[in-house]
Parts: sequence; C-alpha cells; structure tokens
Amino acid sequence: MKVDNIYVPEVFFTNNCLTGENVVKSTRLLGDLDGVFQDKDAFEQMDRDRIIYQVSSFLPVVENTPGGLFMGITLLYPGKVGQEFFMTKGHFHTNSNRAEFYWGVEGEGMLILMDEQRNVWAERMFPGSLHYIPGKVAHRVANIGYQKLVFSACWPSDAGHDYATIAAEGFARSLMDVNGVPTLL
Ligand SMILES: O=P(O)(O)OC[C@H]1O[C@](O)(CO)[C@@H](O)[C@@H]1O
Ligand SMILES: [Fe+2]
Repeated sequence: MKVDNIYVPEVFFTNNCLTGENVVKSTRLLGDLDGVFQDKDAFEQMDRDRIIYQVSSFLPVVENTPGGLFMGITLLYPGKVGQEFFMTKGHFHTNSNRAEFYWGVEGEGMLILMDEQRNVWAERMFPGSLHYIPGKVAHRVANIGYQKLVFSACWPSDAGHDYATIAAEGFARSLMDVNGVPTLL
C-alpha cells in the first residue's frame, strides 16, 4: 500500500504467523506423515487427523523464479510416536545446491541434517538460534519439548522441495527420547 510515497508492507507477523498478500497456509496431519516414524504399531494407534504442524509461507514471487526468496514460519506441536519426537517431513531441495536459513523463535527443537552420503547430525534449536543449511543437505525439525516449537525459514524461490528421496530412503538416523534425553539412533 502506498500513501504519499510512503509504503506500508503487505505482509505482517501476527502470533507467530504470517498474514497478508501472497501468504499460503498449510497443515500437515499425522496421516500425511505415514512411513516417517519408526514405530509403525504406535503410529497405527494414533489419530491420523491430529495436527502435527502448520506452515505459513510468504511467496512474493512465482515458484522457481531465479534470485527470489521465500520465507515461512512453522508451528510444530509437541508429542511423540512411540519414543520418536514429532517432526517435519523433511526434504532435500530439488535444485540440490540451494541453501537455506532456519532460525528458532519459540520452544525447544532439534534440526536434523543429512548429507548425500547419509551422514546425519543435529543442531539444537531455541529462541534466537540460527542455522545455515548448506545445499545438498536434507533437513527436518523435531520438537523435543513440551511446548509448541516455532521456527522460521528463508530459502531461494528456485530451491524446490524433493520429498521423494526422503520418502523412499528416510533419514539414516532417528531422534528418539532415551530416558528423557533426545538421542540420534
Ligand atoms: O517442508 P517440510 O519438510 O514439511 O518442513 C516444513 C518447513 O520447511 C520448509 O519447507 C522450508 O524448508 C517450510 O515450508 C517449512 O518451514
Ligand atoms: Fe528446505
């Protein structure tokens, strides 16, 4: 919006969510994460309609535009499937060398990373933590706390999401609650 040559932004943060022009909201239910968690029996006993995470994304340019940026905020609820913490689906980028920033806003989490050689490592997420995810590194986030986890992301508009590789091969390690300690197994 423009008033006498002074512009007002078209997108706002409200309650850790984005609102305004070019904002797309999506919800992932437990049923959308079929095959992601290790404990299949525990998964089958849970409500597939339970909301696991919600994302609002600001897409100011058309997907695949070279040189543009996207930005998103994700709210990941606390919980576990068996001993495994609720987490995002996780992905490589289709344009595999594209990097991304994640940063912690609220709650306690773990950013789980895996390179193309299937080496897995993790970084702790907390309010103010900043994470650089290099290209060719798959990324997913687990909520390791009892409160909601909110984190934000900024990625190139020509990165794309390759979910298929993770759906087919998974991550080489899982983040489990071992006697109260988040542990990569
Ligand atoms: O895309 P996933 O693996 O479901 O994870 C959700 C988060 O990752 C992003 O895809 C960005 O990498 C955002 O939409 C959101 O922050
Ligand atoms: Fe990404």
